[in-house]
Amino acid sequence: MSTAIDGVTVAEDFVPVIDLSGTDTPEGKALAAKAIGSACETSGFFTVVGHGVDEELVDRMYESCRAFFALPDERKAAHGVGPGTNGFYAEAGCGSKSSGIESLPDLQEVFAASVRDNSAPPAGADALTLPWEAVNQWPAEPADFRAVWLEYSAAMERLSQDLLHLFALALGLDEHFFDDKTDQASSTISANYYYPLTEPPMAGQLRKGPHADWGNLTILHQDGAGGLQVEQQGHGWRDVPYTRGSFVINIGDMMEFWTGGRWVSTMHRVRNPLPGQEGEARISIPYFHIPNPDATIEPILPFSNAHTSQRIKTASTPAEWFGARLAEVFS
Ligand SMILES: O=C(O)CCC(=O)C(=O)O
Ligand SMILES: [Fe+2]
Repeated sequence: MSTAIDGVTVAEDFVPVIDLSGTDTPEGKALAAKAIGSACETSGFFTVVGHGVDEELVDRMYESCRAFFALPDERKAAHGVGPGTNGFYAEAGCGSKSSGIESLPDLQEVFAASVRDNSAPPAGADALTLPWEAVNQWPAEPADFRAVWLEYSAAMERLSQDLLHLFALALGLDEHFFDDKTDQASSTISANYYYPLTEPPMAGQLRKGPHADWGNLTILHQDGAGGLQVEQQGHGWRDVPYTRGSFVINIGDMMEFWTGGRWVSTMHRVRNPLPGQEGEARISIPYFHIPNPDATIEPILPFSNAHTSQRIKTASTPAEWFGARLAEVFS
């Protein structure tokens, strides 16, 4: 089934809602794993409810992001990304570039941090410094920003482990297959701020250009404004439905490769607001799960021809993988 809103179709059938609340029993786990496996083979996207993440924590995370993005530009820029740092940036366009697509700058601002929260950058840090080795440029205001981000990051680490247990079951592996490959937190969290549009965008310019995520899996919280779209063969771009209190999960390029191409890392983007809604801002908060930097990532399943991706070039470790992607983006 799909519904249309002003020419935009919503992909209810392509992005299923999966309830994790019954996964404390082996039967419940098996059911959820089956649903996850089937979604990952077709769309690479699904929505989870019953995930156990405290809604009040999500609300505080949004409040801290809203307060930061409301600061004057120069105060935000003071926490800008630089050599060896994670922090604020505006109008990146990097997502598309990493997928080999040249595009106009995204209509957004971003604050990104590594869950490792290193106290200093490595010696010789530059633009190619890996995100988990970089130091976070925490803003001084709002005062609880760093504390809330770290609390949220712990909740995402826990949920990612629950999901990886279900992923392993869905792939017919031991439930703990991913544990020793993902026990050194290396993930990143971003807040995407899509500001109100005060003038019409340039032709082809989007809130976020088409791209696939680089890492293992992404756990995204979106607010009710909507606009996240997935590309579905034969259907074009379709809106990911918004379900209150849910997270949208998608597979990144690394997991596509890890599963021998059986699971798909799907192109997605954020469309511009519909007519009459240009004044509405939107915030989304993706957590990009990255395995241990030195974990060997090689296809668990025989490589399937069905989804052989141009984006996936070679087996490697996350450190090599991200190094190569950063080099492409900054070339
Ligand atoms: O804002 C969204 O809904 C999607 C964001 C996204 O795809 C990303 O940050 O990689
Ligand atoms: Fe993305």
